[in-house]
Amino acid sequence: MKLKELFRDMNCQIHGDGATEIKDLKYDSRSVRKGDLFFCISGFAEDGHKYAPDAVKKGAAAVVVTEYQEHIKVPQVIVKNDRETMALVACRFFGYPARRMKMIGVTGTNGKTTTTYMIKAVAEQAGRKVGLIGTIRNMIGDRVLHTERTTPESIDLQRLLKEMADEGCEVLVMEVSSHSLVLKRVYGIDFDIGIFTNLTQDHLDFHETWDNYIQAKSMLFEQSEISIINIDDDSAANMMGAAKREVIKYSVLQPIQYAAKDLELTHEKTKFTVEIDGRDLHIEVPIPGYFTVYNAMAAVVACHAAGIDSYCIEHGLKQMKPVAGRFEPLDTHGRDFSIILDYAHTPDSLKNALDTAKSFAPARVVTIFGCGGNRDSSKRAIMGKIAGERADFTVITSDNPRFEEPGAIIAQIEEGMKQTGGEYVCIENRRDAIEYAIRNAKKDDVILLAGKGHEDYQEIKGVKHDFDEKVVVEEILDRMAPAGK
Ligand SMILES: CC(=O)N[C@H]1[C@@H](OP(=O)(O)OP(=O)(O)OC[C@H]2O[C@@H](n3ccc(=O)[nH]c3=O)[C@H](O)[C@@H]2O)O[C@H](CO)[C@@H](O)[C@@H]1O[C@H](C)C(=O)N[C@@H](C)C(=O)N[C@H](CCC(=O)O)C(=O)O
Ligand SMILES: Nc1ncnc2c1ncn2[C@@H]1O[C@H](COP(=O)(O)OP(=O)(O)OP(=O)(O)O)[C@@H](O)[C@H]1O
Ligand SMILES: N[C@H](CCC[C@H](N)C(=O)O)C(=O)O
Ligand SMILES: [Mg+2]
Repeated sequence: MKLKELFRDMNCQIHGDGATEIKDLKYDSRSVRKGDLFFCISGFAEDGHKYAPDAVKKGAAAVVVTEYQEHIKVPQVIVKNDRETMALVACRFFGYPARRMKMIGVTGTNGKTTTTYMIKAVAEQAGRKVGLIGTIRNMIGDRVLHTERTTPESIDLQRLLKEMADEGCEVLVMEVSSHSLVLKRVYGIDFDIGIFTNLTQDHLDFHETWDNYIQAKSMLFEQSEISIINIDDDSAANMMGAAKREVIKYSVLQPIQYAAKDLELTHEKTKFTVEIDGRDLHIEVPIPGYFTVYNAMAAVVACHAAGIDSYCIEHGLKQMKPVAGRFEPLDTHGRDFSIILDYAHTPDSLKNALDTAKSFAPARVVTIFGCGGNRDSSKRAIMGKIAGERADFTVITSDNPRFEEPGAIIAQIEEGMKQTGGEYVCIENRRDAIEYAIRNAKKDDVILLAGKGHEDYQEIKGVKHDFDEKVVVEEILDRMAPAGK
């Protein structure tokens, strides 16, 4: 595509030959190839303009800048908003792939991944081919694609959407993180359906204030035809206020049109009924927890709004597989205690996961958790307090310390724990912490491994070390005497 076609009708100035042919789009100089258009992004850590000469050396055919660059000899496009323009150009370059699919975006602090998997299961039950984009992996039908981000950068996202649409995906369900909304990764996409799960504390390192965080999440509804909102959440009004067009509300607590009733929660599944078009749907999902009612309600209402019939909604949810690392029971090979692998890494999700474990645990609930480094540090003491108040015993350990000292993170968690009188021990090495909990497990204990869920690594000082909690647990159990010995 020619440079001038890519930027047609956009607020920009093209310096140089507008007929320059563009082969591909790039935002990172390290991956530039001959014929690419390189976007210079002013980031938090780096200024992409610094890398323009390098990109040109590698063959960039043109660059996009916010200020004219004196020594650059290829055509330059001067724009006002770098990330917004990059997203719009990416939509155009890849041929607006989102327009070819039913686009469903899910935002909220907790429950995004789980809700997307529920929607995928239902849509597949209805015979639709589904593309899924999110934290654990991206998927085209059953085909798994690796991902590094919950919501990819705009160019990567549009490339992926094109691949999905080309492969025949009819429904696209994706997590839309608050980072992605602020950083315009999904800018230019018209979502058919936007879903709001909930809003509780997280990511204040990035958003700085609670108001900014609310504002970020609400952006999804400015670009959604139908906004599906959990009105039991305190921030629901903000989301509805931003809604572009139709709002559909759901609730578990209030008697509105789409409300869950007759809840039955067991250690294996969640059941409830919800009236759709005058008929009670009997929903059953193989994931435990009160919060699962909310995720399933979001999925039910979204699938109904997407035109999927009640039979497929019921059956799709009933036969879905548990989501990796989301309240996932691990095999203890006949031992008399149980282990649950969970991704709770926020105060609210830890509270929910512990309450759920306690609601069916015949004996103690023992939790093992830490907090990620270079992320919201104000949640650490709160999570310590939550564990101290709810768990019968806690092993405070390390999560992904990234560039922070794990000991310092643990000390911040301990501050909250100390306010409660809860019993705990600190073991920095996560493998040792898990081993400690397992070796000291008593009959009927429920051990909740929180925070890392599906992750198969531990990130320490920029290096991702192999650390798959399922494998770690297997290794520990292997070294122990078998059940009954
Ligand atoms: C806070 C945040 O999201 N930052 C993202 C942002 O980084 P940034 O603006 O600081 O970029 P930068 O490092 O300053 O670089 C500026 C520009 O120079 C370019 N560059 C840099 C170096 C070089 O040699 N050449 C070059 O061209 C970079 O590619 C970039 O375009 O833009 C980068 C390029 O797209 C992202 O990689 C980066 O994600 C970072 C690594 C990250 O960790 N993000 C996390 C927090 C995140 O997005 N998480 C959410 C999940 C949240 C949830 O699930 O709740 C997600 O959606 O994944
Ligand atoms: N609706 C919910 N409300 C509160 N907690 C939840 C909810 N759904 C799931 N959880 C808890 O949060 C954890 C993470 O769930 P999930 O991965 O679905 O959320 P997410 O929003 O995708 O998280 P992330 O922002 O990390 O991608 C689960 O393991 C569970 O402990
Ligand atoms: N999407 C979340 C993942 C956190 C997972 C947890 N294990 C951690 O590293 O803090 C984030 O980027 O904040
Ligand atoms: Mg997620």
